[in-house]
Amino acid sequence: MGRKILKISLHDFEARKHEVGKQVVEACRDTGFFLLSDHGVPDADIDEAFAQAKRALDLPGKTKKKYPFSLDRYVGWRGLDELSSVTGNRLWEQWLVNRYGVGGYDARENDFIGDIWPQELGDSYKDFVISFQEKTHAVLLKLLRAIALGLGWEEHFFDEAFDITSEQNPSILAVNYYPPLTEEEVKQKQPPRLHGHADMDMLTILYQRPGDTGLEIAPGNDAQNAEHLIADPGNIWNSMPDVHEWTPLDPVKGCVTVNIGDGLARWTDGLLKSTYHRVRAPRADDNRGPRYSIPYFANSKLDVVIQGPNKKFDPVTSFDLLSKTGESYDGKKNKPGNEWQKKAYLQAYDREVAAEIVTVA
Ligand SMILES: O=C(O)CCC(=O)C(=O)O
Ligand SMILES: [Fe+2]
Repeated sequence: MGRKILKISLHDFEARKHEVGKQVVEACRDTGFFLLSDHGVPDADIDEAFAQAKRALDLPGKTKKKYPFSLDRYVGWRGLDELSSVTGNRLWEQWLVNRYGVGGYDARENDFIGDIWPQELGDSYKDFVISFQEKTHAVLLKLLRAIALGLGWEEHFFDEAFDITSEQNPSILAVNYYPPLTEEEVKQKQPPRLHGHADMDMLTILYQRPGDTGLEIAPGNDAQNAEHLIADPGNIWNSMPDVHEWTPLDPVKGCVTVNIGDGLARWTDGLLKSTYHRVRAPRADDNRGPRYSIPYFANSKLDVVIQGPNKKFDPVTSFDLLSKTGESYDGKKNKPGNEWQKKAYLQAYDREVAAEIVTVA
């Protein structure tokens, strides 16, 4: 028997919200990941989002360099070379496309900045991204209401903290790109395309395309010592978990993948799980072509203080959580070949346990 992954439907949400809440909280207490159907984002929009992602990433490197990632504003592009200083290899490119609104919000300067949109792609790109982010945010707000109800909290507990129109809103729409591998490369042992990690946000809504296999999760004791990542967000160096078993979680047509990040794990005293995951390299029977994924990293407003009712973890603001983890990944401590990288990449091909998708009515 495989590891149970729940497939939860949002149909008739208003009438079914209590039931959905129980299902979502059950999934988040168990694996921290679930599949979501009937989420309301039209297929055509999702196809368009992947098309726009490809347009952006197909821009020449010198154009993309004009919109660089910076830790201060937490948006922008990081190419294979830029990210190799984080990961130690060149298998992953990421564009943190937009927080919300006209520009990105610079938390330190307390100001909006307006140069995050590649002019080369025209207004249609910006307009589409913003509308896609709004539609995805609507899914998020339903999920947060479901979670609040499932926890026995007030239904609208999270609403204010996730106000997308606030200057303090740091929810980010991003695109991941993993370049194709040659047949020869696939035959050799390859490190993961995306290193093992837990998301540092509150909750992630992940769009993937059916056939783009590779996402693997290590819930519960499958990743040992993973709880340090949550308690000490600036300390990924010393707290890389040991994984002895991975569960593949392949994209399912009509579904988005949802997972809890470190923030909601803290906010619920560890009841909801922020699960360690990665994208393994393709094997001979996988699609070895380019792989794109579109995560919406949902975060509460930067100034909101997060602490659970039982005060299991120290209070932190969303800003602290993001900046400490971000600095830890990107900081000077992160030299290629360090222990963190070795561990994240040596776990190349491990034992796998199959996922058993369970559709809940
Ligand atoms: O590309 C994927 O399927 C997973 C991406 C991911 O885990 C992330 O962006 O945090
Ligand atoms: Fe992730």
